[in-house]
Amino acid sequence: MASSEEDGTVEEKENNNKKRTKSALTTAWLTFYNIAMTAGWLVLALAMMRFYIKKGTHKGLYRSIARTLKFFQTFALVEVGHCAIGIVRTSVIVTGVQVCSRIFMVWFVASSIRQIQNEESVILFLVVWTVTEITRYSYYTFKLLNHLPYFIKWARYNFFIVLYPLGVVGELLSIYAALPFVRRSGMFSMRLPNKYNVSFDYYYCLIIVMLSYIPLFPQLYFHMLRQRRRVLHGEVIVEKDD
Ligand SMILES: CCCCCCCCCCCCC/C=C/C(=O)SCCNC(=O)CCNC(=O)[C@H](O)C(C)(C)COP(=O)(O)OP(=O)(O)OC[C@H]1O[C@@H](n2cnc3c(N)ncnc32)[C@H](O)[C@@H]1OP(=O)(O)O
Repeated sequence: MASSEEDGTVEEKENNNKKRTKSALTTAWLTFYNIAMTAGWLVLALAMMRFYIKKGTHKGLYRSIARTLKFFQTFALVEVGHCAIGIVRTSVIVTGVQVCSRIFMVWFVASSIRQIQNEESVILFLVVWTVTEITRYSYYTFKLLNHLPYFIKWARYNFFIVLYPLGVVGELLSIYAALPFVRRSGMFSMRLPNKYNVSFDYYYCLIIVMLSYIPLFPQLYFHMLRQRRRVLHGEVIVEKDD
């Protein structure tokens, strides 16, 4: 009897130790990830400012930062993994839509269609994303370090009210500007007849992506408004997709 109780205690201790090690490892990884992402977006902000100050125009700016942008925006896919394995309390769907739509914008619109890279709308979403991500990742970092300045918390849950719609306007105008070039070049499209007997038109795909903002964006925006009420006003919110 006594020995089984002792075994139980040893087992409990081992389990607790394992849990503690796991949670320390998780915190260490998340802290590293968030610091790396804050630094990445700060580098982008500095590169954009330097370019503009030196050249006095936004023309050529996208090209000059494209590689860094592609790297850090694609690295954000890791966040979908964080939600999927449950190390952050966020919906996989919300994060998935947010991250995938950004990656789509970077790889399949802004980087693939050179003719739109100098559009003001591209600069608009770039600036908006940069401000958002510096605020968001520094919020997570300071929170993990238990030293969260109120200003960062306030900025995380207020800036998006204006920045989110602005970012969407920039993205939609950029896709719209790309449409004539896509139609003319037939890029990423497959016309019949072909050996696979499949037809795909990237032009219509882009129109569908634009239309999908109508049902999806309000859901993301209202999700953030709920998060805002929870974090800034302490409301208890029950998320449906949780
Ligand atoms: C394939 C083609 C697809 C095309 C589809 C097209 C349709 C697209 C439609 C929509 C388009 C959107 C376009 C986007 C534009 C822009 O981004 S514009 C710029 C403005 N953007 C924003 O302000 C983004 C705001 N949105 C978000 O931040 C996202 O909803 C989010 C990234 C998914 C974050 O939401 P969520 O995680 O739920 O909120 P938080 O409050 O930040 O976090 C909840 C808790 O989780 C913890 N946490 C999350 N991530 C981390 C992390 N990396 N590290 C540590 N901790 C993390 C966080 O601390 C919270 O914890 P608790 O407070 O303890 O609960």
